[in-house]
Amino acid sequence: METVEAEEEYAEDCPELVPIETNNQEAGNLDFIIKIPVTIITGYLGAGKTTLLNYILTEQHNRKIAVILNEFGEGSAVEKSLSISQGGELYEEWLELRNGCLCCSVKDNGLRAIENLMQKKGKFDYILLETTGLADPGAVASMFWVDAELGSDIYLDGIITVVDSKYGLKHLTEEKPDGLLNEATRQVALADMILINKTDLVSEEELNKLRTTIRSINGLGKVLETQRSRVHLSNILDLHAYDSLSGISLQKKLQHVPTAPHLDQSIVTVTFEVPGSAKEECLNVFIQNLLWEKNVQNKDGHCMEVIRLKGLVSIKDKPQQVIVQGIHELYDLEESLVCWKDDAERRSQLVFIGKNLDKEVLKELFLTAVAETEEQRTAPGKDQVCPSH
Ligand SMILES: Nc1nc2c(ncn2[C@@H]2O[C@H](COP(=O)(O)OP(=O)(O)OP(=O)(O)O)[C@@H](O)[C@H]2O)c(=O)[nH]1
Ligand SMILES: [Zn+2]
Repeated sequence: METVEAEEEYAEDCPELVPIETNNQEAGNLDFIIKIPVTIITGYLGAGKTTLLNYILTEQHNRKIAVILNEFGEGSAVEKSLSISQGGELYEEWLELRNGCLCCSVKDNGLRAIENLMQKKGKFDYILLETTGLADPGAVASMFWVDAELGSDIYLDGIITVVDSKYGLKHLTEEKPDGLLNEATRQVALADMILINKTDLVSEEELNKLRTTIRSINGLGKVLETQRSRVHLSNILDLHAYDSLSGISLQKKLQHVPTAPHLDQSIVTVTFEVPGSAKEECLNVFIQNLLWEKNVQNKDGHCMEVIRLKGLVSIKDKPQQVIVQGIHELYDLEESLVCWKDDAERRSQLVFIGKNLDKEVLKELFLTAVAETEEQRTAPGKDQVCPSH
């Protein structure tokens, strides 16, 4: 009952993601956090997802974590819940672990189930969702993201992708018929954190190859190497990969997006930075053409397919830096807490992860269609700093 009332209240007060004015370290201790983070754990079959969950559930973390196994019709529910509960009894709906964690299996609509659960079980502080090895994490992520916009009590914190050192490269380079993206690549492309697991099984040389391939697919996410999925929890929880709290860290991150060597990879990361401000309507059209219309072509005449988009942009007449987030067909422009210091310094940087992407084409399109300088300048030049007016 309490939860229901709270939910209604919040729905009224703050229908959007709530910017939390603190840094990551502090975030866990303060009780003004009204929304519960959801971290999606994905990765190809056998990569080490369940091992990671087991590890998290048995670590001392002083949090009440709910683990949700997103089975979507796979037959291994019992097996999984058993491994999660450390050989405990057969679960009915929920397992409560000794350290206060919860574990359940969601078969149908994950989101409604979680909300029901919160009503029944009261508060917990964190939700981990393991998808099946073949799931498209983008679809799951979109679901949470949309719901957060609608005033839900939960928000998407980030996507963790576990990669098997031994078979990862094989999975990532596997060709699918009809030009479809293979699942393993999609999972890596969408990750905010990539764990290269089972490093004990490969040589340094094999590991290097895998690392390079992963980097060329996703230049934005962090990469860590693990054995038995052991990783400090601060690396995977509270990433705030989808909200405005990530404003400052995003700026740093964007500066370090590597220009990956061009491998013959179906999915790549491209990034560009341009000075000046964007016109908001034009920026919307630019993004919608990419994500919705999918009518932007590369030099070979192939349509670009963006599956993840992130950026820090300057929008005309807005004092704050604006964060652009996109996943599949959803995107969002959100003002960060950071203001532009000086109009002369205004610039926009965008990162795209997807297929058939061409940096030069994207940049050119952005400059001609979105940058505010377009109308006032006769010739586009290097000094495209917009005088504010
Ligand atoms: N050698 C080695 N084995 C590992 C490591 N991490 C996990 N494993 C083993 O790999 C197997 C698969 O691990 P899981 O955690 O079940 O993988 P998963 O991604 O949850 O698998 P599915 O749910 O079937 O997709 C298990 O037998 C683990 O014990 C590691 O770092 N090194
Ligand atoms: Zn598993």
